[in-house]
Amino acid sequence: MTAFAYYRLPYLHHAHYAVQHEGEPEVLSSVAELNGKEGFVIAPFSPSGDCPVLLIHPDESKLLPISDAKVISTSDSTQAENASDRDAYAEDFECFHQELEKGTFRKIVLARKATVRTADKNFESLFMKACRMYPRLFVSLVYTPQSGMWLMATPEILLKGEQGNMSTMSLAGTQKAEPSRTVADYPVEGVEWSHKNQEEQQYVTDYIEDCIKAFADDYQLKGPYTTMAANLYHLRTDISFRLRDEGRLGDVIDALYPTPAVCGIPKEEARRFILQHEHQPRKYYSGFVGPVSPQGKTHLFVSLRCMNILPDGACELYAGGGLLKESEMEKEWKETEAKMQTIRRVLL
Ligand SMILES: C=C(O[C@@H]1C=C(C(=O)O)C=C[C@H]1O)C(=O)O
Repeated sequence: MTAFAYYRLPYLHHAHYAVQHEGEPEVLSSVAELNGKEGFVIAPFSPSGDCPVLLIHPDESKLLPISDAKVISTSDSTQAENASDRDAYAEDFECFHQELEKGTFRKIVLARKATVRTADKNFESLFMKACRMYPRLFVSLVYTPQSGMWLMATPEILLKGEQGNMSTMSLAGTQKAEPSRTVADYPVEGVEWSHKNQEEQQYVTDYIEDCIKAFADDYQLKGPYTTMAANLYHLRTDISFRLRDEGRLGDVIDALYPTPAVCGIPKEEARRFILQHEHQPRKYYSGFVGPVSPQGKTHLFVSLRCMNILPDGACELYAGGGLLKESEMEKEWKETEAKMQTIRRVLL
């Protein structure tokens, strides 16, 4: 199969389909190598020989209309809990939590994986279904021979903008939304947040501010406010800035990613710890995807609420959550369940 990407930006009624017939996607050994480059990128949580940064250079692209968004039932699918998944998570939680108690990390994100099967081989229709279900999220289906196939419906912008006018967001803190709330209730008022959730999100905002200062003369913050992503509420702050040098887009992304919304503080130590200790490799989960262009439009999103669809029909769903010293295992497990629902529902 040739490399391709379907993607639909939030709120739009059309999707893009971009395919590279000639040659293979470009392999980059680091995110900084994106400086000056253009294409559709899929980057892993941590670049390696097995999971490199890949840049698709489309030689065919088209727009696909999406029929009007229908709000599909937001009832939860009850998935039989897999006892070994839970045991693995509980072990990881213990191991991560010890480091928080010791003070090695102020925050660290623990993720897990669940496997479900699909008999559906019509991937374009799965993508379209996800677009209709989640009109406000970034929906993408990406395939390259090296990354395999990934489908996501993510709320989190890593970096977007045009000609140096850029923005990003700090997104963290999670609560299940009231089932009666719908897309029409946007923006969301009246949601109370615990101190822990506020602190978790503030860490992300502070971190992003620090990164941006090195690349921009000034920046603006808006928030935090409550946003809704599928069946969840999150706290969100928008950060916009003017990039001093558009040729350094790769460096900005490299500085930002992975933010403490998916990694931890301090960043490199947390990343190493996650790579060493999480039960399953994250691969492209919690990396980022999207079109990138130094002069044109960049729309990069964090690869969350996603699954890796394997050739035999197994779908590997990923979800994680930020841990602080105060975190409790049962609550965090439930949060990962709730986050997995976003992509799991697309298969129902
Ligand atoms: C890590 C995930 O989500 C991130 C973590 C959040 C949290 O810890 O509250 C909230 C939103 C995302 O930034 C995920 O969906 O897997």
